[in-house]
Amino acid sequence: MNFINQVAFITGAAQGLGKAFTEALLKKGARVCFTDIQGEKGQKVESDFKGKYGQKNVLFLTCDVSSSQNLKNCFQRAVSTFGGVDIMVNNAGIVDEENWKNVININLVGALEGSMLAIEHMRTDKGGKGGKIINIASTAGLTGVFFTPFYSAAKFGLVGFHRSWASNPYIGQLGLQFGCLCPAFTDTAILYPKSKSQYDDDFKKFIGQYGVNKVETVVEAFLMLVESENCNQDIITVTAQDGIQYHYKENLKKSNL
Ligand SMILES: NC(=O)C1=CN([C@@H]2O[C@H](COP(=O)(O)OP(=O)(O)OC[C@H]3O[C@@H](n4cnc5c(N)ncnc54)[C@H](O)[C@@H]3O)[C@@H](O)[C@H]2O)C=CC1
Ligand SMILES: CC/C=C\CC(=O)/C=C/C=C\C=C\C=C\[C@@H](O)[C@@H](O)C/C=C\CCC(=O)O
Repeated sequence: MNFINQVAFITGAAQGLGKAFTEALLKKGARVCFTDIQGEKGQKVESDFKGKYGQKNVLFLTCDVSSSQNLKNCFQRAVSTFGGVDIMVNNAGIVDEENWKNVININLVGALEGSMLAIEHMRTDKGGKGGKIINIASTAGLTGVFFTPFYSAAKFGLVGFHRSWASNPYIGQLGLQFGCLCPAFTDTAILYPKSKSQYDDDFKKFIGQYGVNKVETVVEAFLMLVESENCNQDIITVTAQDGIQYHYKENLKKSNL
């Protein structure tokens, strides 16, 4: 599938998974507004991507998802530049258990605000063209993680939001699809937080035991969601042990939701 005429908006994308998602969509012909709180780094990536994928197909904006106004302004700028947004990817995230309210504000509130901007813009009953809202959660949003409880709480919240919207019986009439990506540990900078906790050795053991995903595998899973004709209610997990696994609505029903 190619994404000609499709526009994506991606948060937290100057590096790591967000950058890789941006490039994967650009390669397939989408126009992409990628954003990040790290302005300088994002601008360098923008200049590289413009060279590779065309000046008119790429836009970088400095954006802090924990500021409602900043996120709203950036989203509107993407709409005015590209004529609309069809795929919203709430990807920005941090690990910082000491400053846990930042974790909630960025990983949960930022993703919910991004989702709400996209819902209001895309919903067909309000004049939108429909679209996909992809939330980047984590397996930490499906199972407790003793060394990062706040991170896990934020990701559980995001999975709950995804499942709630995805199970809305009127979702088809709104033209919206909700997909959720839940990778386990993946080889990016987030695995090396600046401060260490008392659980650092446990964390290393954990990683040693379960392994670490390659970024390419997580990108493959991401593309399965965005390329699907209808990804609504899909949750995809990616683990080093079991690879990419789909969890359809039938599986959600089994958990009595
Ligand atoms: N790498 C991993 O092991 C896993 C990562 N994830 C999730 O994937 C997403 C991407 O993370 P990675 O690429 O792995 O890490 P990363 O640390 O390489 O990238 C995170 C990006 O988010 C940006 N960011 C941080 N605070 C921000 C803010 N307030 N506003 C806007 N951007 C902000 C950072 O500048 C950075 O570019 C995160 O939501 C993370 O929780 C999920 C499961 C596993
Ligand atoms: C089953 C869990 C699957 C995925 C987890 C995930 O989504 C991403 C985790 C990313 C990083 C985890 C880093 C853990 C680092 C260790 O050194 C811990 O001991 C550190 C704990 C807290 C960080 C200290 C802080 O920043 O306050």
